[in-house]
Amino acid sequence: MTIEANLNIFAIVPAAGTGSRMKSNLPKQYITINQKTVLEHTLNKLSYIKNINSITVAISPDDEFYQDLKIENPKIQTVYGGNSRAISVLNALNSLNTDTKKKPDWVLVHDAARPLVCPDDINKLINLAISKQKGGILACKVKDTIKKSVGKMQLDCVSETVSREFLWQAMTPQIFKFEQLHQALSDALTQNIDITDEASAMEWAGFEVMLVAGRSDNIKITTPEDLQLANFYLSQKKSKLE
Ligand SMILES: Nc1ccn([C@@H]2O[C@H](COP(=O)(O)OP(=O)(O)OP(=O)(O)O)[C@@H](O)[C@H]2O)c(=O)n1
Ligand SMILES: C[C@](O)(CO)[C@H](O)COP(=O)(O)O
Repeated sequence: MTIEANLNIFAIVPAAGTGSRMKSNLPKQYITINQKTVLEHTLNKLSYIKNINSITVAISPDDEFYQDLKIENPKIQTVYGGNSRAISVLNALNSLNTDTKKKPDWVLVHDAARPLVCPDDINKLINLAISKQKGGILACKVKDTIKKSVGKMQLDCVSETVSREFLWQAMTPQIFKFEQLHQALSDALTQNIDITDEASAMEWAGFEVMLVAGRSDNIKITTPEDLQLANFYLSQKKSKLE
């Protein structure tokens, strides 16, 4: 299905985190794997998506690394993020909410920390959102047995095994109509609702959110072992491209 040529899809890339769980002296989005930083890999993937007219990267006000990247794509701009991923995304949405230029019809939010995303999955998500006129997220069905813990501080134990029948792991990108997401996220944060992804703000606001099956190797680089896995996957994909 071809998307209307004049459709305005803008991407937001939250990249203002500190990567504390990575236990690195570099914010994880600036760690180099396969000759590029994690953020550059992610931006390259988004640059393959022809229907994305603009990419806004939310960076920390204290960021001293972004300026050294070789970003040549004129579609890419930066905005200052905030103290949470949700605030970083809201700051980016606010920067797009101006009268001086055409506002986006749709906004697609993708974590800087997910460099392995498959462009075909992004296009699948976009095509479904446009054809169904409904927001959605890339996600993958839970494959393992899920245990709920008792919550002990030391040597926690199982309290129950949870049915995985209807459980999915949310990933990104997450795509929504710009005005709806802007309003929902702003209202949710004003009411101190705990928002860890854009979908949770939209769910809270009463919108249905599509679950679109994506590749499970679209991992979020979070802890050190994720880097080795990402390196492996990127080297595999690179060899396929050559
Ligand atoms: N205040 C924040 C926090 C996170 N992020 C971004 O949101 C994405 C996913 O968040 P997460 O994996 O939690 O990153 P960090 O918050 O950096 O990691 P940690 O929780 O380990 O500190 C990352 O690309 C991160 O840069 C952001 O833009 N602004
Ligand atoms: C948005 C997200 O990638 C969905 O899985 C994830 O929630 C972001 O990571 P965080 O640790 O929750 O900030």
